[in-house]
Amino acid sequence: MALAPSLKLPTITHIRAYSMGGAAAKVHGQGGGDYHDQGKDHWIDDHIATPMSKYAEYKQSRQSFGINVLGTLVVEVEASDGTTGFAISTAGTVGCFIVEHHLSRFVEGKRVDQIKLIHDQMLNATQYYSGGGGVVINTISCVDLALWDLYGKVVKLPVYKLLGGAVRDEIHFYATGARPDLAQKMGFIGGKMPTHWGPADGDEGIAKDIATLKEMRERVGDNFWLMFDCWMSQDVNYATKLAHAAAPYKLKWLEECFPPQQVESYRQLKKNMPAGMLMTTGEHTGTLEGFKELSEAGVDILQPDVGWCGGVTSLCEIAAVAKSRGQLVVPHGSSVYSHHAVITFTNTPFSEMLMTSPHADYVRPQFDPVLIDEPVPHDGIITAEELDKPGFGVELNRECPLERPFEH
Ligand SMILES: C[C@H](O)[C@H](O)CC(=O)C(=O)O
Ligand SMILES: [Mg+2]
Repeated sequence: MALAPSLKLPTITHIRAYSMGGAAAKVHGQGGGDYHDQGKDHWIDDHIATPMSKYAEYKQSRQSFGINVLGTLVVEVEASDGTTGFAISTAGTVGCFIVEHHLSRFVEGKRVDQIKLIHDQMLNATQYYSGGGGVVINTISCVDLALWDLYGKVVKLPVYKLLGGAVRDEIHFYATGARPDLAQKMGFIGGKMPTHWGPADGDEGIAKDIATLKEMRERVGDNFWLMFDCWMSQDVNYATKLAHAAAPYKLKWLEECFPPQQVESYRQLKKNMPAGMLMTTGEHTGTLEGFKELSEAGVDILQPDVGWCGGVTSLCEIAAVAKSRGQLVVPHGSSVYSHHAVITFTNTPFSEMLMTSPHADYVRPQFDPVLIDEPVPHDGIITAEELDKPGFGVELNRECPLERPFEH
């Protein structure tokens, strides 16, 4: 595939993988690409319902069962003209091994624009151990994002322009955190709260989460969106009862009630839900086929995490699956990596801001402290102009304690 001399693009000479935090570093609480790896007294680790909540010893804290063991993965790619690109995700040392010892062969030596070819080779070459998701796909996502960043930096264009350009001038955000009432004051269009109780708590659990919803509804008034995020903690019966109990308080959507493989549960819940309430999920799904199944089951909003679903290359495909059924795609968090993609999607009318401030009382960049210049919403909005920098428009904060555990 030779290019005309005027279109000659550099090749990728090096790929390097770094980790920060996670169990291997024995230092926790730094945030970064692993946004669950926060310090003590953080809303994100305060008795949130999970599939582990049935075990009393793992009920109070998600860190107690190891939600933060992976840590941050940073992938850096360098081109023959000296330009570098990078990205971060959640995969830590495990991801570093996969990048350096396996995926590097598909990256080094290719031209900087051969992203789809590299993406396909990474997916197919890891089929025998990826299980269609998890940390392997997180790692592939990170490489994909680093490649888009490099390509944008080489041709001096923002990633969103490489993807076809913005379809709107600004992105409007809802906030995920413990304090929708404060999110409203900060200009967000809605607030998504974690559920703190699940099937092991029975009807009493439902009553407690509904009491929080009621209190928030009283604080924010009728028109502000309120949502529940259930982080795979429920069964169909419990989710159905919760949905009906939440309807009088105008719950906009019920999110991720079940693990991603339980497609039949989603299909059933969709039938059981009160009219007008939306069913959403997808952040822990790692394959296009998985998203197709969720879409077929009637999920109203697909929520891939661009750092966990195969990168921007996969996210565009998932958005097309959703679009084919008139569904929305509203990525899970993912900050700047999501912004550049969703501003080009006609079926993403709003986006998520994951509140990583300990008490959800101010806007802190999701991946703080690893990215320099990570854009955050002001009055609940990020404009296209704010994304007008080459690549993803962010730089790596090299003052972070990054380690390179494997070199190839
Ligand atoms: C709050 C949720 O439990 C989780 O930490 C984040 C999430 O699932 C979301 O933002 O969506
Ligand atoms: Mg969620």
